[in-house]
Amino acid sequence: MSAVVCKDVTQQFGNLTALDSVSLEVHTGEILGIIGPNGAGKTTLLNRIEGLAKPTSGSIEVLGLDPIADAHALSLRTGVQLQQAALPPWLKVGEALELFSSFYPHAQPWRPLLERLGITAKAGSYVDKLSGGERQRVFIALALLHEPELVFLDELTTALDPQARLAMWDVVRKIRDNGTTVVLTTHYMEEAESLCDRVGIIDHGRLIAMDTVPALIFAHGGPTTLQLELSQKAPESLSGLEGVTEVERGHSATGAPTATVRGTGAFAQSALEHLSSCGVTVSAMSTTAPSLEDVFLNLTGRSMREDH
Ligand SMILES: Nc1ncnc2c1ncn2[C@@H]1O[C@H](COP(=O)(O)OP(=O)(O)OP(=O)(O)O)[C@@H](O)[C@H]1O
Repeated sequence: MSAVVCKDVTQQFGNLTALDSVSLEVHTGEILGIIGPNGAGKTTLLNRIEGLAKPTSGSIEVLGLDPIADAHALSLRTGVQLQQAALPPWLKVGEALELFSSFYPHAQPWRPLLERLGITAKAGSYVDKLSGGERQRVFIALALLHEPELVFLDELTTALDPQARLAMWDVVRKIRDNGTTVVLTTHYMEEAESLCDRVGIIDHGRLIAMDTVPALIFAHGGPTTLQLELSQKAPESLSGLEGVTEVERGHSATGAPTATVRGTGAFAQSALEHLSSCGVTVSAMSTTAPSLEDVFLNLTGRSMREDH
């Protein structure tokens, strides 16, 4: 059974279509990332799945239940990351966990949970005295207290420095490895690439692609670029090789002949073998593979980063 099924979910805010007929399934046990630029509709979609409000049209099932009609049953089986302002500043971490544990009939002991999240030493600290990364871990601990089957994380790493972000990715992987399905939103492409089992790309409220990162890159990423420094000018025949889409010839700063070869599939190996068979020696080589950023660019004609 899928953890979440959305069918034709549309959300209008007056004239604005924040979600435009979004259909998707979240597989049990995966980390699904919903990515897209600011204002694309990620939070709106997540909030509708969490049952915070009913979409204008379309249907949503979470763990086979209705997010609004079955809100209570789902609150015991799903975890939602709190927003920053949701905890009073006079509460200590341990007190917050104690308080939230009392809301659930079966909460797991919170001390081992803090240990798993690497913040045991912070149990006696006030929440507002924590670093951004520590506070996020507290919010995750609160969302995991009742051992939910499914957890929602909205822009989890936005306020974090790069090191804290990497550490948070490990935390999220561990949540998945413990058997919890994770749905997260992010506008960091590298976060989606390295963390998510599958990624759904939202742009202007529409889900424009959804798959594993390698599959998205294979289908929409465009060519890989191979930069070569050569012992002599690249032969014309290089352009005719299978998979090669473009060859640019030039010179390096030291005057050596160079070739920039673009292509798809196994073109790089064919190109190197061909050069060798022509007696051309490669003295330096680098490749640039397409990324999720290229997928977005190719699908929308815009860079994700332009929207920031
Ligand atoms: N309650 C609301 N009333 C009116 N417009 C809204 C409401 N909530 C969101 N919007 C609008 O809907 C669009 C999608 O917003 P949403 O917050 O879902 O985007 P997002 O992809 O999460 O963006 P970000 O990455 O900036 O958080 C935006 O244009 C936003 O201004």
